[in-house]
Amino acid sequence: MTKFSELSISAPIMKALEQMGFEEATPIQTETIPLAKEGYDVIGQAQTGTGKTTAFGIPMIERIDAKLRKVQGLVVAPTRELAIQVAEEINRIARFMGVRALAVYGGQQMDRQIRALKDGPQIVVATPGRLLDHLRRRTIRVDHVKVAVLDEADEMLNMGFIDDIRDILKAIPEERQTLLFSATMPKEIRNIATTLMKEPKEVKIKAKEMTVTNIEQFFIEIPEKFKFDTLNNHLDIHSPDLAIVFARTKKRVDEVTEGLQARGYRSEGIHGDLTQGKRMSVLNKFKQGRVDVLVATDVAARGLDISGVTHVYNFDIPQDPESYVHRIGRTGRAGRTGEAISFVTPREMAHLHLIEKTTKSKMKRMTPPTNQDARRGQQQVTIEKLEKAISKKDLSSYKESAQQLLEDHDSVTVIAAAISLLTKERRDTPVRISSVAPISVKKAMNSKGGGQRSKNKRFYGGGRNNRKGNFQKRRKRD
Ligand SMILES: Nc1ncnc2c1ncn2[C@@H]1O[C@H](COP(=O)(O)OP(=O)(O)OP(=O)(O)O)[C@@H](O)[C@H]1O
Ligand SMILES: [Mg+2]
Repeated sequence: MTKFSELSISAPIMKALEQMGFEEATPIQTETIPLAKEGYDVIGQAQTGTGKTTAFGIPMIERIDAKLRKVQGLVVAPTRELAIQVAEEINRIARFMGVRALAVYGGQQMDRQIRALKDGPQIVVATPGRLLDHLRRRTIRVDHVKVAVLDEADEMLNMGFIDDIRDILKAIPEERQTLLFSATMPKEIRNIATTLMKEPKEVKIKAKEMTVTNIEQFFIEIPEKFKFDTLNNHLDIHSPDLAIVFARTKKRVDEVTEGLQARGYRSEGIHGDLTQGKRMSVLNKFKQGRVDVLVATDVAARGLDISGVTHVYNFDIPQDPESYVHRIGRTGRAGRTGEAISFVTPREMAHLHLIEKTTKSKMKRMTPPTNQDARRGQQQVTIEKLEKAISKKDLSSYKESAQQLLEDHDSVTVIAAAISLLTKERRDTPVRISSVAPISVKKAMNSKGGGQRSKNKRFYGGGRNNRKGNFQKRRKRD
């Protein structure tokens, strides 16, 4: 492990890192910071949750002239929530430098954004569609930009965004430094990337698997119609602190959310059809722990860093292996542990194996928990609560009442009553989730063999399984 102090980072940034509690640099930071500081273009690939934001944030901030109130650093990210998060992280690192980052994204009032831009932030973190709007209106000038970053670079260079990215990069002076980061970088996308860069240095943090080893991966083979009750049972047994459930379509996100609410969970959904205000409030409630189960489309799959997510469920398995890597990477971040559970219909088993092969990781088979397992699991949660109270709490003021109860009833009955009162009541409100066609491996493999265009069609093309439909629409509005 390398200390940040060995990477010749300037004093104000060191002070900020100290305040953030960062002592040692992660491998991607150790390898990319010196290269980027020397001015090289860099393609950085490292697993989810390993600090890529700081890896590009530090060298970018180092190159900014704080006295010049013009945009000198530009980060482009695929979703609004990620743009906000990256701007926040950069602002934390830059707080003693007199350098400010502003997030600019769709769904926010244009005049408010223009006013904020007039304030002279030196770094802009933007979603592509809205950034292009500003470039066309000349409300963002990029002629002083020295460093451009594509976060989630493989996503940004995919068909849904590539034209916008080309237009954005064309507007920036050619002497710029270009930095690309992602946890995944399919070969054909990397080839496109190099055409936009100047002799880039590639840094790939070697790992046997594409996924982080501290995420335990499971799959449950389950017919479509049993998925919801299985999810319900699993949540009851494991009572995750925070869980994210990924579903394939916006409609399914709404249905699963409503179903969970009907069964008594604090659950909310997030997808591209919601207003920006709603998206923000849902995410904030989840971060604050006022919502326990976030149900999402792939809009929440990439980059989001929410501490305390212990479980990721793939209610529907994703179409492409990269998406799997990013989705499960919402847990097990910064060295923490997490669990990922994927629901797979029998006809999708071949697709599951394809994901395993591409990500070089193995998922353990898990038998679907029964209602009885769930009931037992819930009681176990209560027992753990009781045991904690026994060991940690001062119970002396309750003992007299306990004695009295035991004079009238036997101890087992008294404890059973206490457990029943403390255990979350299971509701069996009927829930119906409309079905979707299974993902077929044949379709995925066919398109894989068909070169870039058809591969992109797999990611973005129409059809029932178009998981990126919301991305494309959102891009137009951003
Ligand atoms: N050197 C460090 N020491 C301790 N924590 C760190 C360090 N660098 C980053 N972190 C923290 O680790 C978490 C994950 O970082 P980050 O979001 O940058 O990961 P990432 O590699 O971009 O992941 P993803 O591929 O999902 O986007 C964040 O909470 C961040 O603040
Ligand atoms: Mg990231």
